[in-house]
Amino acid sequence: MRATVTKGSSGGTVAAPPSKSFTIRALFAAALAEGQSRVVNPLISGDTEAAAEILTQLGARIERHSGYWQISGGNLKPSGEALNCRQSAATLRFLAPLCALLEGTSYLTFDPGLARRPMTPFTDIFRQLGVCADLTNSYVKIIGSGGRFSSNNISLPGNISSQFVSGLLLAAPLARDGLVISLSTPAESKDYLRMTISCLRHFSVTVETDNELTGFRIKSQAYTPADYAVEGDWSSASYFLGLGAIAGATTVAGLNTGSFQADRFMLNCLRQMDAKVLTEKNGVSVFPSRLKPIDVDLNEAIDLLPTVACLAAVAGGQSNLTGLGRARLKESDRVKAVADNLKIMGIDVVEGPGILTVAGGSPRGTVIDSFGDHRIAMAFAMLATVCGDTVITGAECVNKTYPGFWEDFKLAGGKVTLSE
Ligand SMILES: O=C(O)C1=C[C@@H](OP(=O)(O)O)[C@@H](O)[C@H](O)C1
Ligand SMILES: C=C(OP(=O)(O)O)C(=O)O
Repeated sequence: MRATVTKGSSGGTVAAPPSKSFTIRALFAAALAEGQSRVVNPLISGDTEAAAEILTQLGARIERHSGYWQISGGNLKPSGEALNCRQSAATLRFLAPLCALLEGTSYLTFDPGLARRPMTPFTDIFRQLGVCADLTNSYVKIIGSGGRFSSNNISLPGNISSQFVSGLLLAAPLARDGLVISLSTPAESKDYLRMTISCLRHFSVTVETDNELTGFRIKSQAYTPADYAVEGDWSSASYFLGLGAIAGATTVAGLNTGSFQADRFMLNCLRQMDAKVLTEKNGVSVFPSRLKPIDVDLNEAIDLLPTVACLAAVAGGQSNLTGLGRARLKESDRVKAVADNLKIMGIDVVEGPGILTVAGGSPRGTVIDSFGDHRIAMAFAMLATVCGDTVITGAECVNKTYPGFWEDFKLAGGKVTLSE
């Protein structure tokens, strides 16, 4: 599908979609809690549908009601069917340690795009746990031990993806002797780990750690059923907050400004770029502003790279974005995808292993390759409201986390035509 965006946006109000990351965490926790839980305001997208389908295959019962999903959890068992994670790395990385705990064999499958993303930590994780596993580029076969690990001490790197750590935190309560997790390199994406810990706490699971998240101790314990209300997604909101700064005044409703979500950092970036931002009880409003360039380390809010880089393309000077190493390990190499597309728009960009410098200017409309990455498509749709006449290829990729994006783009005053 192609999205053709023309210049201008009158602005408007959109409701932030529910958080993808919190929805997936809540689904796993509810499925692991024996009894009845509800996930209120769940995100319905490719990633969360993958998680829901897999948890159902493992024995959770998910009844979909208006505004919430009723989940009957507990007593999960391996499924003889392939557990398809589709494109969701969070689902894969949360599921693998869980399957290592179930008694029996599980087959985890995934789309080719996910196969290209880091899998190596699994090999070492399973070796340390004494779990037999077979990793290939099309499936992961895990022979689960029923909660009996040969060791309950495990060490893993914190700088490949926090999702590997989050997956172990979610599974640890089911381990017969719990788990002690240490990190061979410091944790990155700490807010995502805080999201995991806060979700576990909501389901009565206690994680012992320190302020710097240098290590974790989780005793064997039971999840208890709970009702979990999913808050608005700051990553998805970032495109409309940015739209407000460069096109037309835009309000995003349903955001928790005290959220654990890493990408609430978008407020810091907007303020550093001198955007006019108003935070109110019912949402955040951003108004057209003359943006200043930004020097910012995005290591702890890695999904904001496309949004911030596109804003930097229209700022009055050179911006320096650092801490980008893990951005190369997402649905696309986002550093390269952003750099290639901005260059085609006539913006001077220099990319390094973990950095991107962007010389603000007057980007021109062109054909943008989304590289099948939802965040590339959404960020360049935002930018296209300034340069106009821009075609974004593979525009359906937004369905991974934000199926309603193009409708909300119109609600926010954007002008877009979708075509095959
Ligand atoms: O735990 C999660 O839900 C996520 C963690 C992040 O990955 P990193 O571990 O690379 O920060 C982020 O990119 C991803 O969209 C969601
Ligand atoms: C990288 C992302 O998600 P995941 O890692 O769960 O595939 C994302 O949402 O940008």
